[in-house]
Amino acid sequence: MLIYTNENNPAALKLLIAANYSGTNVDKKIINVNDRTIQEPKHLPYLEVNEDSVIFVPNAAVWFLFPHPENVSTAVNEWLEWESTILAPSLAHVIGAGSKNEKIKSRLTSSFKKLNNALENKLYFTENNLNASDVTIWATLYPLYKDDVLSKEYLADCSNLLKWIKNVEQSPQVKDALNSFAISSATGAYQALLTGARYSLPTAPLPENVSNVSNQSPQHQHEVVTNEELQAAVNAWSKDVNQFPKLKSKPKVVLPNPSDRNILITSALPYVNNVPHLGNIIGCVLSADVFARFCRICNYNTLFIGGTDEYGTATETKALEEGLSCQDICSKYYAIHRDIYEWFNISFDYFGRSSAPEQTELCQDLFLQLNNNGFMFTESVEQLHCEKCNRYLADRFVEGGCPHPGCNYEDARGDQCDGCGKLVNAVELKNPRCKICRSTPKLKTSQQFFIDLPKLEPLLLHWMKKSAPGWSNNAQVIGKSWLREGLKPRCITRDLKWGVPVPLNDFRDKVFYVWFDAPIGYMSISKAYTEEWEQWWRPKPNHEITLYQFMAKDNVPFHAVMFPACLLGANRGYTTVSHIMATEYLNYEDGKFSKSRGVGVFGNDARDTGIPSDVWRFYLLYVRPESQDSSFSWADLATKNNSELLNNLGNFINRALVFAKNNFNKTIPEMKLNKDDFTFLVLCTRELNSYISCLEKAKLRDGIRHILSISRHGNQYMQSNQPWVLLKGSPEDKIRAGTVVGVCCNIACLLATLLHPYMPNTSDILKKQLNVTNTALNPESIEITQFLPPGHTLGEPSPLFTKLEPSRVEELKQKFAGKRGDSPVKMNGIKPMGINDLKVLEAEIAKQENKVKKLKSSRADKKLWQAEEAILVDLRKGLEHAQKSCPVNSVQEPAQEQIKKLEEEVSKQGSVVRKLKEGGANKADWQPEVTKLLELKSKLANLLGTPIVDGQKGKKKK
Ligand SMILES: Nc1ncnc2c1ncn2[C@@H]1O[C@H](COP(=O)(O)OP(=O)(O)OP(=O)(O)O)[C@@H](O)[C@H]1O
Ligand SMILES: N[C@@H](CCS)C(=O)O
Repeated sequence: MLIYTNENNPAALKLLIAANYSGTNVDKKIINVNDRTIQEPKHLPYLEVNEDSVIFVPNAAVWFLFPHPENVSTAVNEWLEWESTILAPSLAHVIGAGSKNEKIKSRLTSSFKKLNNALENKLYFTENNLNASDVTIWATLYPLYKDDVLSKEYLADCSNLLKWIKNVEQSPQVKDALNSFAISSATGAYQALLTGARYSLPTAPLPENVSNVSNQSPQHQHEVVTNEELQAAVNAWSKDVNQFPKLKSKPKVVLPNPSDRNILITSALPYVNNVPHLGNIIGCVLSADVFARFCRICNYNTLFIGGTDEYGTATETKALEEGLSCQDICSKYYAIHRDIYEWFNISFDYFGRSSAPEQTELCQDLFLQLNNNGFMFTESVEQLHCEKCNRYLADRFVEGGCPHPGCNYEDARGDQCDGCGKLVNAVELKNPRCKICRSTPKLKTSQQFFIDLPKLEPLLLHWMKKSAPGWSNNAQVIGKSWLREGLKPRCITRDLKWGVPVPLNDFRDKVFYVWFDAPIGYMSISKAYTEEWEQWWRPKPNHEITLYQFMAKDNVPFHAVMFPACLLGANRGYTTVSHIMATEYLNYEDGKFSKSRGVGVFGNDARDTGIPSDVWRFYLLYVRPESQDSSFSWADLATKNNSELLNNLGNFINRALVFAKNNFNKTIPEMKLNKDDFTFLVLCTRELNSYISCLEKAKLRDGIRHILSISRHGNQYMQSNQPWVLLKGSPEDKIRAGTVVGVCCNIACLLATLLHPYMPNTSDILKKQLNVTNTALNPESIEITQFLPPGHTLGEPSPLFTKLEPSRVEELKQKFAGKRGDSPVKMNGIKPMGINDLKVLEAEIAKQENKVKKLKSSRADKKLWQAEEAILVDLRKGLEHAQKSCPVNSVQEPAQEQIKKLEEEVSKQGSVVRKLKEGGANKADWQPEVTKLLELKSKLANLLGTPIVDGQKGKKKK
């Protein structure tokens, strides 16, 4: 028997496996799908049983080959039919053809669920033995399973299915089939399914003016492009590049324009309670930045606002831990945040602070307006009060047992339990304790303001119906679930000192709750940016503003419900959000990042690795937790850098530019394109189309994959045309070589533009190598023209990326294993300053001094350098303060000696404990020694200002 198939086709794999199970001897013949000399092409694959008999439906061939086909049960037949009519076509269309059809996509997702459920407590689909249904489904899923990215995307929640796939993979019949028939990539495999099915169809005639000469690569032979696509590529290529829109230059102050698409973008304002971690960065600032950069290269009129959230108990807790005033903490961390975002190249138009005077003004104003409109009321509230500290204990100042049934976590915070993840009402904590002095607080009552959300609900409901369709899926789900459950009044004031004061008599000693004031920060930061801020936030009737807000899922309720409710209740025509773009969580290896608990890689760590910020940006966006939580992994970072950036993207660009330099004197040669070249341009145009449609929807993770697909096509195009061989040939061959190189340089130029949102430094470097400056995108007309016409002189090429050596990555992994960042050392809940903190402050001061000096000497606007100078003054005050509170400075002995002595004591005590335990001593004997050891460690950590790791490197403590 003989199997006829095209390469890479998983349907052929199932025939081979089935043949192995039946012990039938089959040969295979690979058909070149471009070969039209075959008289009667049939769908591929098919099974030739003998000269007279051909089975041309693959599942029928499996059925035929499998032992005892006559005994096949109805259940097996049903699976065979379902696989051929639902599963395989969906995979071919979604992954092979890149279909965006939501119906087919959701059919695919539910197919995986169906398969997973069918395998609950079962080894195989229908019987106790592997049979035809297992083989057909397995072969079809195999390419998806083998692709790391797709497998994570589609099969992550299908544990039964994954187990089954691995199990079947082990069978000798399957292994043998895989050895004899290679499946190279998932996309290629599902494209091969499509091409195989279309093989018998007649081909489309060529556009008139295109030569039919073809050198198509095997990969491109699988691609089916239509005549219309080819014609469009021909037309686009011949357009005058000067007709293309140029990038508009940025005005000094960006204000809305009636004739423009006005895009206002905000990134959530991270608290200033630690250095931002990679989760914060991808969750808000980096995502917003990519979108802002994309909007700018499309010439949309874009304003991007960000800043730090400085009020609230997160700041107060940190101030207590570090022995600084809240103001000093804010200045210190504002500068740290700002520097990290600068390093990550976040292109804020303005990066402000929520403790600025504009915040007090706008926050009080909005509150008074809501109060006047009847949406506020007061009520007495029970709160925990610590007599020893003489303060009410808000949220994070109290800890205790989790009140939720079934959760016995003993260190739940006053706002949330990290044991079960549920929200907590501080007064319901079991055995509450003050985080500052550990004493037991008492319940006391005081009057507070509440926002009447039930009264605002109809307004909000009406608004949400219009606005929510533009939100990310998780934002819609969270927003709607809040409304479904019915809104309850929310207390918006607190008995604290650090915050915006309530502007009414009898309440002046209270401040607003941080989540009432935080989103107002977007407006107050805009106000700090320009006095004309209301043009963005209370637009004139002819100015349409579209507001995009970026954040992670935990921030959604406040942006989908609380903030819009306040803006609607104020009834002043404020801009409300049209697009809430919320991510899920990025986890660190296997746990959640946390600033306050210091789990994960932090912005400064990333900088210190020496890996360029663009590579960090690339990787974070590649694993952006768009539809489910995802993980940062060191090994994966290296793999993606080496495979996608270095071997794929960098390789394509560098090959093209070096070739142009060495053989065409850095000049774009004459280009005479044939069908093959236009087919390549069609494939790139498709990716460009998908890139733009992804970025318009802020689907940033998918967007980057389209860039990589372009360079992948580019590598295949280069490889199959082999210009290095052509150069040695006839004069026509040399022209052909020039054409291929010229087309590749043009695609490199397109890539320089598409890379800008994701990797701005790389994009700039590449533009320099291409000797181009002004590149814009035109979403209205998506096509590829000659950006670099013949005669254009290129710059000097050099490699864009370098390899990340596995040994270096392993080093980094070890270094950051179980890193707990600047998490507080818990000494009765308070962390005094250590010398490391002093060093951080000193470094920040030096940087800030430099900044102020530069600003002054550049004759920058007075307002600008004065603001920076104020930060410098705060930082210096903070240092003075800190030096007093640092234990190192309050002891006679020189710090280093004291540290050394303590280290020795820790080591000695460690061996006492070890010996006792190893010697089988009773717990009662070794426990006091362990306590002693912990005390010593805590003293040492205290002195160093670093966290205690409890000797459990690599483990995160929750
Ligand atoms: N792991 C994460 N992945 C993605 N986004 C995150 C992650 N953690 C926080 N964010 C987002 O970063 C922004 C700042 O969050 P925040 O300052 O509360 O950090 P945090 O680590 O959650 O702090 P904490 O642990 O102290 O509560 C918010 O938009 C939040 O939704
Ligand atoms: N400070 C908040 C966001 C306010 S917009 C947070 O970090 O979660």
